[in-house]
Amino acid sequence: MKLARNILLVDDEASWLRSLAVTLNRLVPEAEIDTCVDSRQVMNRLQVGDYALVLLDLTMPFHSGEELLAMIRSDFPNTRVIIVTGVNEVDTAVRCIKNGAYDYFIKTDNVDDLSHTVRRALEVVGLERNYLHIKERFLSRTLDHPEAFNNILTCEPQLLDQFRYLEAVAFSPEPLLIYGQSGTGKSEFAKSCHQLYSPDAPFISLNLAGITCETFAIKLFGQLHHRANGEIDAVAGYLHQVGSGVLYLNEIGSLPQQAQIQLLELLESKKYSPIGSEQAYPVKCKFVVSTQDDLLQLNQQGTFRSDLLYRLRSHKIKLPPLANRPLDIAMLINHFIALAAQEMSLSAPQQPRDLAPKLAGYQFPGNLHELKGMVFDAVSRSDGVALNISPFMEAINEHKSLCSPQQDCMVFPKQLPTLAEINQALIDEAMSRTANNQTAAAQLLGISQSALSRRLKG
Ligand SMILES: Nc1ncnc2c1ncn2[C@@H]1O[C@H](COP(=O)(O)OP(=O)(O)OP(=O)(O)O)[C@@H](O)[C@H]1O
Repeated sequence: MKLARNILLVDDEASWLRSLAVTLNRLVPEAEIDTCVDSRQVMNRLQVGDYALVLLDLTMPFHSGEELLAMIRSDFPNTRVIIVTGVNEVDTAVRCIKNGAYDYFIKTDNVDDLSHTVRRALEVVGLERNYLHIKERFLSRTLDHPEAFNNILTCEPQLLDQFRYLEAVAFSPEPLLIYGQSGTGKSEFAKSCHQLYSPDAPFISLNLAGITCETFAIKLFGQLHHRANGEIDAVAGYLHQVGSGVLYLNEIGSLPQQAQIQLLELLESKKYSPIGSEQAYPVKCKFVVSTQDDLLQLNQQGTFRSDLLYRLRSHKIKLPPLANRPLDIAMLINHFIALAAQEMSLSAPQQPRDLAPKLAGYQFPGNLHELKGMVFDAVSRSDGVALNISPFMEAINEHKSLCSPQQDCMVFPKQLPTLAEINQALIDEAMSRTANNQTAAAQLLGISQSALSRRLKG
């Protein structure tokens, strides 16, 4: 179930039907419009096509509009009906609304008003359908499409919950917002959303870090160049290329303010025009956006618009840092070993049993990017039997050595000192910190003053 956009126009006057279809195609380009001149066929058509909305005439041979309204409301409660008729009678209008019509229009009414109502009704049906779908999916403990998550290895319950959530909201026409530090798997989740939403349509990704407003507009909308000889060069934008697929906008927090307005307008109107053109095209894709930043904080600092923030965060997923996924480390190391061995055409070395526990306290500031890099390095240095763990230890020590002294981390040089050397270094440090006061230095070292004195003499 995706964006609700299918409309059935019902009227026994074929010429009116044609002109209404043309008008609505122009004013509500995102809608997909079918027509039906025979009132006897309406219920069959609804049975086979998933219509969000029916625009219904009242006076027709065989079944009147009022009869059909009652049947549609009873058999297809998720389909809305708008009456569009020549009958200008208040009583009839009131009766139709009471019997469940979404709205009532006279054929001579302004078509702009009708098109606004049609768009609003489509939104209402879309929201209702989404809500039902999300509720159903989220209450289920199993996944309908586990294959969509094949590239995301995890046994962490918090991430498995996110799978179920993504499956529930992937079909919603609202955007999906993914929060997470760099390397926590945001783009993998965006690809899973694509697998669920429209695996046969394109997946296009755009990184917004450092993008200008002009580049954003050209990339998304495309551009028409009018040449001096009158010819036109058209450059298709991502919205055209992606069609009904998924457009993944990474680093949304970096989007310049003016471009934020353009994106908001796009999400609201679901229409766009290429630069240099007046022609409006419907937006059919699903937007997935991601960020490492706290958008609420950016909003409080005045760099991210509230209206866009609220529009973007109707469905959101927060991915935990790798350091908070201890159950996954060993499995991910094995996965990356296999990948690295395949890429380098080497035989896959064995992961030492004590490697994952050794990494347990490590913070992985680069998350999976970092773990993957370490494993690739380790595989390239291995003999094909046991994994060489020195890249892990080096990375851990390197990171520790970057810690500032006030973070109180103990840093060992690459070549470990002997115990005697460490003893001497500790005594020297304690004496220096206490200005050679042996009693205070002994206290720092946790030994008696006489013991310290003996060591100093020895
Ligand atoms: N659960 C996972 N299982 C296996 N591989 C994963 C998993 N999560 C991420 N990866 C891999 O780790 C790397 C980093 O993941 P990804 O690019 O999705 O992170 P990201 O959060 O989008 O990063 P960035 O913010 O830098 O764009 C990729 O090579 C990805 O394929």
